[in-house]
Amino acid sequence: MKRKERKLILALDTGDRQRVNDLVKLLYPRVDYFKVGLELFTSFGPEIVSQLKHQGCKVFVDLKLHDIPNTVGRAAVSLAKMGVDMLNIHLSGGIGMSRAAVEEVRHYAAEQGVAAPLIIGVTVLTSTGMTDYSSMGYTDTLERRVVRLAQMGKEAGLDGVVASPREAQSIRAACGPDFVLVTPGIRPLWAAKNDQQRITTPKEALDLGADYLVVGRPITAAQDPLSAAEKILAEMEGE
Ligand SMILES: O=c1ccn([C@@H]2O[C@H](COP(=O)(O)O)[C@@H](O)[C@H]2O)c(=O)[nH]1
Repeated sequence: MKRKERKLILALDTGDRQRVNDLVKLLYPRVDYFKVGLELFTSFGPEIVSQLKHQGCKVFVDLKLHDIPNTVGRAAVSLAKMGVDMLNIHLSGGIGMSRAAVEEVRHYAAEQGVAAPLIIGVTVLTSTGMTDYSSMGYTDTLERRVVRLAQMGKEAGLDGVVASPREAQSIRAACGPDFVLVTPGIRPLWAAKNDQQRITTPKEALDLGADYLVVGRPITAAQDPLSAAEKILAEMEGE
């Protein structure tokens, strides 16, 4: 069952190809999901996705698509054509935009006879704290907004959402056991917080019901990335 996979996703936030190669060589297959975000994708484009796929990695392309429905639907299909395993859209684009991504990607996958990638909606960025959130003029609490966006995503047919593990229980209660929860904002006790605001440790994230834990700098900025990844995996495995 999707929810039980509880996987670690490594965020490859760099524009340095050699660094990507070194990290993958060091960490695959101990880590099998790799995230290509804005910096890496804008540096190397689809080629980096095909490289990672050829190396056997599962790939999450984190571009947080946000535009009119037609544009997002077509961009999402372009990602599906690259063979990505997971892609995302930004839920603040609304239900029409979210539906377009879901319908276009699933139509493409059915036509090609291939598995559709997981399509995930971003709720409120984990770097958003209360001050930042209030300054955006929202009247609802941050948690209620996250849950509301998640429910809208579910209604649009998304597989799950990106949120802080702190909101995982409320999303789970509202969206059910099979809705996939992808959680950045993961900080082991020994790691720096950096620009993340709504954080938990890996163990807390799993206890709260997260399925996929997205971790970047605690591993990639560590002096020994393999040992950092092993410590996080051990925490996830309950050792
Ligand atoms: O709400 C969000 C959505 C995406 N991210 C991405 O996750 C990683 C986190 O990296 P760290 O170095 O562990 O902070 C990064 O690629 C973000 O773009 C997020 O943090 N929060």
